[in-house]
Amino acid sequence: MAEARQSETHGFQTEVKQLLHLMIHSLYSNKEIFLRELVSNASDAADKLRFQALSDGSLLADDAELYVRVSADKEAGTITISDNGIGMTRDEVMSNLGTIAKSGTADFFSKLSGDQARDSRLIGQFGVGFYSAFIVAESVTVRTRAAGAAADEAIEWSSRGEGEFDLRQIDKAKRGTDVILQVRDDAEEYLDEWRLKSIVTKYSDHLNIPVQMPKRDDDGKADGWEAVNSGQALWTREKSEISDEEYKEFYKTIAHDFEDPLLWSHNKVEGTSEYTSLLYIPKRAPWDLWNREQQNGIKLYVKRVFIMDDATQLMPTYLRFVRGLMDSSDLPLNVSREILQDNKITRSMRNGSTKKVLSMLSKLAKDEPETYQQFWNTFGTVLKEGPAEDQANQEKIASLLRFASTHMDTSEASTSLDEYLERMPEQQQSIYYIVADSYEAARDNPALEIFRKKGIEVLLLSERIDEWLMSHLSTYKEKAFQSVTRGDLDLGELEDEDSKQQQEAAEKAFEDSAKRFEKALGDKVKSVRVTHRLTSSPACIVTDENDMSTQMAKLMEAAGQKVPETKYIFEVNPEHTLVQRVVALDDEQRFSEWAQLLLDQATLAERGNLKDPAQFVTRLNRLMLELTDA
Ligand SMILES: Nc1ncnc2c1ncn2[C@@H]1O[C@H](COP(=O)(O)OP(=O)(O)OP(=O)(O)O)[C@@H](O)[C@H]1O
Repeated sequence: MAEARQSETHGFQTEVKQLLHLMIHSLYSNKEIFLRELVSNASDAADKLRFQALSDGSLLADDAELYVRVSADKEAGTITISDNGIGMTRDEVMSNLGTIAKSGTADFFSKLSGDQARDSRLIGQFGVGFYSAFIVAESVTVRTRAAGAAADEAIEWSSRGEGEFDLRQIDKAKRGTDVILQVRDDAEEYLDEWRLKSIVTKYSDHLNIPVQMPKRDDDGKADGWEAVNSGQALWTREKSEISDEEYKEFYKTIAHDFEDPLLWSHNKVEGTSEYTSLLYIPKRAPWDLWNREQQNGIKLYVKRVFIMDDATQLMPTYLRFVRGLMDSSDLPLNVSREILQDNKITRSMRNGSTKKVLSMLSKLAKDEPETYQQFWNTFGTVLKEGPAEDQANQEKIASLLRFASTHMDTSEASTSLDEYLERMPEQQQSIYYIVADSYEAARDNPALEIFRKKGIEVLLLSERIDEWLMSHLSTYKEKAFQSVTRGDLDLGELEDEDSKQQQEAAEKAFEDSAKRFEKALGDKVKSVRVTHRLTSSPACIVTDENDMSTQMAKLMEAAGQKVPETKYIFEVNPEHTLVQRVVALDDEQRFSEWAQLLLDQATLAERGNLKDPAQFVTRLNRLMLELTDA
């Protein structure tokens, strides 16, 4: 036994070292959050124990009143945060307090720049948790005994936060965890109990557990413990009795965010299923928003007992930025993830919360368009996953989408579909859009020429997800979506009879030339035809209605999938002088060179790249030489 009690030294995972270093240097102006983080960990530990005790009552043993205790010893220079919650085994200590078990952590650290202001914002998004103890402590000792473990199986972890930690087995009389901070000189103010108390009441008043501090008699002597928070779970109180400040502080505690939320909604739902939800939309994106697997938004409670974090079944993936909790009165306390998966009650909670979030956002868009724009700029790309994932709410989600548009001269996506519909002429049947690699590429695509000439608005899409989005949106308020670079362009009633006849005549007159182009270009194109899209460019390429669009093909290629080569339809503008001169060439060889060049140009404008760019350059040089020679 004596041997086992010797302390062993372990190194922190590299990311922990980086996090510790950064935290101490970036969060010095926000020191007090250490207490919020440690008290919230202690409260989580109590929640976990309560939950496990549902199936094994013996875990609570004779210590069933769960609490968190905070005290300071001025002389020793220490602050202690204790709980009688679930505790940790040796293995749990090793992994919880020695590594960061979040996927994508290394990626996160690669984003840090060394600029303190910026990094501290990022660290805030990352969630500092236990390690925030080192903002105020020069060394930290954790003494912990897991529920169900014997008194001599407890573990002591200690570290100066400099790269390593020590571990040894100890005796601990009671279940739970003590976190003891040896406070740094520049953080002595936190040794003051009043100061600690004010922080506890600020952040932890509404936690579902009493947070106790020493009860002082008139001479200042400690005489037992007294709760310093209300201990009533915030969401169980009446809405009218909760101040905005309380909602905001509660958000910061459960979401580990430094900033206030953008908005929230607190609801008691009664009817087929009975539950309370408290849902928040954050101001900023969390660091791992793009990771679709990473969901830690919604906590599930059953009758005020915490059941689990990231209850993915309660919120669709495209709303994974929502934070908060749902407390069900109907689910059984022994509910498991498997039960949640396919359960009428869960489904109804999920439908209800989805509707709630969407209507919160609609209301924000209507009442405070500027704040909504801020939301859209932060989370819009995630919301764009919605129409594919949630067809039942497609129209509602579509109304929340924002796009760049030819109507505005900016890359900011601020046009809603309703605004588009309001502006469009009565005869217009479709909502026109283009998807390209960048805003500029969309804006300058030659296929927009006829739309600009006729003053028809086109939505300009350029995010990676946009092609995926548009492939799932077929109509909005009964108007079909139509890509301006796909299929045969039919402007329907926007075209008058005269110009339709002119087009037919032009097609007829160009028939032979089209065949000549087809012969020259061979299987590089699907077909050649007269364009109705271009006014100032000589040619463009478009995909057939049923073929895969350029952006979709690129998306699939980027995802490593084999994509059949798309053959484009080559559209030529017979009105264009260059085309007229090329058509006038008698020499088939020269005609063919020019035809190739026109096709390559059009391909560049649409795809942004060529299969054989070197050949294009050689050809271009050859033709330029000829021209300068003349
Ligand atoms: N007082 C405690 N009692 C029992 N386990 C604890 C305690 N404090 C921390 N832990 C364990 O250590 C883990 C790591 O804690 P940490 O605060 O770093 O991260 P987290 O709480 O999981 O995440 P975050 O705080 O970023 O949301 C916790 O998930 C928990 O399992």
